[in-house]
Amino acid sequence: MLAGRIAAPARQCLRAAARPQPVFRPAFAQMQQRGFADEKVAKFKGQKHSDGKYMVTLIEGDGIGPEIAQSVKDIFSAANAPIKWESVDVTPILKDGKTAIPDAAIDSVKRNYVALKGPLATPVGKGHVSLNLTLRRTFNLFANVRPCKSIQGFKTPYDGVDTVLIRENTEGEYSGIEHVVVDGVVQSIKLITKEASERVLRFAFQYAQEVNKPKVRAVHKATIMKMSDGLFLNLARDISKEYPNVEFDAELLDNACLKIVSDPSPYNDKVLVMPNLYGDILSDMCAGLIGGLGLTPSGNIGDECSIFEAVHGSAPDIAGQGLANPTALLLSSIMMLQHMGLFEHADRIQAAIFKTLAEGKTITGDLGGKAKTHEYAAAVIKNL
Ligand SMILES: NC(=O)C1=CN([C@@H]2O[C@H](COP(=O)(O)OP(=O)(O)OC[C@H]3O[C@@H](n4cnc5c(N)ncnc54)[C@H](O)[C@@H]3O)[C@@H](O)[C@H]2O)C=CC1
Ligand SMILES: O=C(O)CCC(=O)C(=O)O
Ligand SMILES: [Mg+2]
Repeated sequence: MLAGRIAAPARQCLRAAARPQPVFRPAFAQMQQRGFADEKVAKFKGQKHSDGKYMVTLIEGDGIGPEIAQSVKDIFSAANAPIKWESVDVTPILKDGKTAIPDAAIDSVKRNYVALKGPLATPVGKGHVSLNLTLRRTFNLFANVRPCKSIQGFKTPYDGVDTVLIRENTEGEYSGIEHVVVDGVVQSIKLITKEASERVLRFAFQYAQEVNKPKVRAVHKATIMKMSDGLFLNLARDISKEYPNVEFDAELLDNACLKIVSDPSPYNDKVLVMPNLYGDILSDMCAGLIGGLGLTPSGNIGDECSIFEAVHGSAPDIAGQGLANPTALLLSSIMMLQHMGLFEHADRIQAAIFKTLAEGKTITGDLGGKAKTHEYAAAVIKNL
């Protein structure tokens, strides 16, 4: 009865809020709030083909990427998830002297609106620029949502962790503007703009409302970076006034790190929002609270398309040995299904993942188990 009286967008929000973890705000709900045309919102949720399936771009990635991507493909296929994968190669090309993603990959993401991505390795020092950052910039994926929640049955020193971190994803310390001033003196520019900051801050406040965590905390270092982080913080204060139902406060990055590892529980009711580098570091740190990088998903959200990926990298130390834990990429694919509004499939696969982890019989080495990647995936399939 109640559902009949609630408009479709609001219904979708309510449904999303009632979902089990990982918390993910379907970005289309926000697009509706912001007045995007229905046609654009519908496209943003993915392209449904005449056979009822959605085409999703798949970038398997480097290192452990192909192994964990195989687990996702196997589990989705066993669960009859209505997804057809369009695999693309993102081996970088040089375009006008700059690293670029091949056109075929770009066209695929543009066509499908939704992508799942394995980790991409970045050479240290010289070599191509990060393809991860290039993808985020190419598609203007301005918000990186990184939820982190304790896994039931997997004991760590911290119980009940449930943090959500939103990272500005297109500029800041990762603008990639660096040059040699004179021999032995190098300058790297941290670029903070009003436009990109406001965009991610509004996203964080809306996200906080939608996932029922009515507090936003900006994490910054405006004591030192007075102008750049100062701008971010001042904009956060200004924008907080647009959201009177969401409490706002701010915390210095170093203190936030100390407090989270001492006791993460006060962070459970908040959404943390911060410039790029801080979000990169803090999200690995949060992963450490719940059992490591094998467990934490993320979503890169833009206004035109979205790319879902694990927080972790290509793990070269274990690549090719069947040792990787595919859970992080799997949970990223669950975020993707939620984003696409495919809640029933998301719930079913997610329940099987959590059951397998809670049973603890067939888990990978990073969680203290002995299972190979494909054996864990087979156990998830059994639990579907
Ligand atoms: N978004 C992306 O694609 C990212 C890419 N990278 C790239 O990945 C490469 C390697 O970076 P690292 O610093 O070694 O970080 P990493 O995240 O690849 O690995 C850190 C540690 O976590 C372990 N680990 C990571 N994922 C795991 C999984 N699914 N299952 C079990 N253990 C896992 C690794 O074995 C390693 O001991 C670099 O080239 C880096 O640039 C790093 C982070 C994110
Ligand atoms: O692009 C890279 O090499 C690293 C990116 C990263 O660490 C992240 O997205 O968390
Ligand atoms: Mg990182």
